[in-house]
Amino acid sequence: MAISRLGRELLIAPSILSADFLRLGEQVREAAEAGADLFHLDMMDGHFVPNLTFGPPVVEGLQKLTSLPLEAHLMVLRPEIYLEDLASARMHRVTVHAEATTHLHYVLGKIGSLGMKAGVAISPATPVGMVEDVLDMIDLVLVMTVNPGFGGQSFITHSLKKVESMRTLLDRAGAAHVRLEVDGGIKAGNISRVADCGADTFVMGSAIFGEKPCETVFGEIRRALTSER
Ligand SMILES: O=C(CO)[C@@H](O)[C@H](O)COP(=O)(O)O
Repeated sequence: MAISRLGRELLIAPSILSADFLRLGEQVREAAEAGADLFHLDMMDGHFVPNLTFGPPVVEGLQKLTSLPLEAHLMVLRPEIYLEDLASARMHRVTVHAEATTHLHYVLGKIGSLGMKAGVAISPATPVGMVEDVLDMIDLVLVMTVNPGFGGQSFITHSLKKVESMRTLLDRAGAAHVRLEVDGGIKAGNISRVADCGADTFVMGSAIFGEKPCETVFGEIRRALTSER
């Protein structure tokens, strides 16, 4: 998208969870041409969240469709068991939920040792401080703005305060290398408010792969983020 605001480069990460899987190749190409910066892959195991999606073989297929970076958002218990396969599938970044492992430091170390970037996600009821002691091991924190598990949910309004608190935590820690990503219920109509709270990376599923053509949605996002406030 190449948009910067408040001195931050803003990135849009379409979540393929909301894509039509029968037209996945076409939809990924459309989103890339419209201005996607990376693709967000929601992997769910039916245990950490009550939904099942896909695993590393789908990533291998996606690598043939786009040269944009792919990030995995693991909504799974025991994330460590999938890491070798994700590294073989050339995943750029793997984000694990702080709530899904009892040994976050170990899992992040393993992601790094396999040559991938690491991120930490926190669900709506998890405090921002969960990431404080691992900032030097990660390049992204993901503040969930819905409860994880499904696309198409409504943005939890309290998340605005939480994004602000996470921005404050990152700035105080001098963690300029860590992106602040938000995920869940992000639309052209609220993206500007969330950006003002300090988010710089926006996962969008149903908004991008909904009824409107991708190009139209990206135009709306661009206008929302560049309009005078
Ligand atoms: O991680 C998730 C859901 O658990 C998200 O990535 C959703 O897929 C976002 O979808 P929308 O809320 O944008 O429709």
